[in-house]
Amino acid sequence: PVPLSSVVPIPVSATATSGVTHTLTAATKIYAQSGSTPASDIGGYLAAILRPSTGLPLPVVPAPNSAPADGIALLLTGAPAAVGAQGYQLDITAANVTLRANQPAGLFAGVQTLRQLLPPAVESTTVQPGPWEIAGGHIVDYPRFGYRGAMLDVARHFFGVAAVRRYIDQLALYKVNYLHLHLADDQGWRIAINSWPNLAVYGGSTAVGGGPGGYYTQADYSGLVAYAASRYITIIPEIDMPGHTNAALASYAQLNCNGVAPPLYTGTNVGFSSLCVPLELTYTFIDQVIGELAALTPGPYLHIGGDEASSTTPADYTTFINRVQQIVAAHGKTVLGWHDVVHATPLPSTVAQFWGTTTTDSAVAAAAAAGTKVLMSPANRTYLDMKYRNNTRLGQKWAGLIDVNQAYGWNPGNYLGGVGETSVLGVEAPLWTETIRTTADIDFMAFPRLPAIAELGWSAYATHDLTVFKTRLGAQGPRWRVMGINYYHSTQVTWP
Ligand SMILES: CC1=[NH+][C@H]2[C@@H](O1)O[C@H](CO)[C@@H](O)[C@@H]2O
Repeated sequence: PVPLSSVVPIPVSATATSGVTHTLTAATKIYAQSGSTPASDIGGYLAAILRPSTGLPLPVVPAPNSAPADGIALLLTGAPAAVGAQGYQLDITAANVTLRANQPAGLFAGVQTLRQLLPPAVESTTVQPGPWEIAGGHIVDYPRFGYRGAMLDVARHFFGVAAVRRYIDQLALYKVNYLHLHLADDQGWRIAINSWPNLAVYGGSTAVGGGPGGYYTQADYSGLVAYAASRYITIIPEIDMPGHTNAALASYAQLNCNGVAPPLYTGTNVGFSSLCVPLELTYTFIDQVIGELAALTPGPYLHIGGDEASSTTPADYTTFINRVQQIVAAHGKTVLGWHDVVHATPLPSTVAQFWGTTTTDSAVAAAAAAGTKVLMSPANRTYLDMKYRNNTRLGQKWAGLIDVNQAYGWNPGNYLGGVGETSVLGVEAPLWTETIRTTADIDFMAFPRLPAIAELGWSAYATHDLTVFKTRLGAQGPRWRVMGINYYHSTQVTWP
């Protein structure tokens, strides 16, 4: 069986019981906390993974009041308070597998660990020979940071619902719990807004390189929100502004200070566009866009971008960001922005997403000292669009080359001067898509680096060990092959 120590992210504590193995059989039942629809749904999710590969019936049934003596139990009772809302306790004996959590999200996280303790063949969609053995042991696990995210830029190149669902399923395996969708930029507007229909229809009609573009209907977007939620992932929509707005400005001439709509843009330059700050219509536009988006987004965050506003004067930038934060708050959402927003006046609840390549930033440090939370996305550590090596076909290298050592070899809790553990909300790995066009491209750039960022977000820093991590990461390779994930065989990792 797969050793307890192989899991990514590595659990806070895992003690193997030598000589003990639990084997799934035709008699195995999945017991879900009685009376809990989420627990039952998670049981169904687990069964949907295990049934095709094991060929076992694995019925999902309500758990009896006392812990079941056999099978796999998913319980919302008896978990230690220390595991919090996202953690779990997993006990594996010869007789049964008992997963306990305080909240359904914890059960879902524990199911990912359980999944990884089964042979990689368990990920197959066709029946594989067993035996289906799980190493005996005791795991108590919970995340270091509450926010462990990934960002997908669907503006430079558009990715349809199927591609995003696929990425969501991959993120779930590594306990990522936020997916930030970069929905609008110079090259494309990707979400239908009923009060401004041209944004998607015209502003979403192309992409980098002049391709056909595309956009999500509001039903598509709501479907993604629901699918992500079923994997305990919260969607965060981003409308980047005031810069990165050519698609919107091209869609409505009246949004432009000069009343003239620029042409659609299919290149990859940045910093040339700006919403018209002095124009009152701009804020009507933003209020209506944010209003529709907020109504479709159950999650707490709405990302307003704020990066690279080179065509907006500093004074206008401050005026704009300060006003837009109020609009977002009026719609009941908490503002997330690229860390440039600290040059305006961040609301106390506004989160600054650090994307710099330095380990010092005095403005961000000052904001943190004043209480601003920071989401760590240093571009030279977490940007999945960076090339692995100079000869990597895909990606860019403005922030430097990032292979596994670089992606894993840092501590989010003390990376940025003046931004200590209590100021760090968590980590996020952005994948910008100027050069990324297919799911195979997403796979190649996200794997194996995304699991490194996911581990930095979940695991205690006391467990941080590059050599041990790379052994565990390598052991994920056979699983990715079974899952059809087109991963980069980093030369820094030994791949079994
Ligand atoms: C926050 C941020 N703004 C820029 C920067 O990151 O680099 C990305 C490419 O790596 C680019 O796509 C993006 O528009």
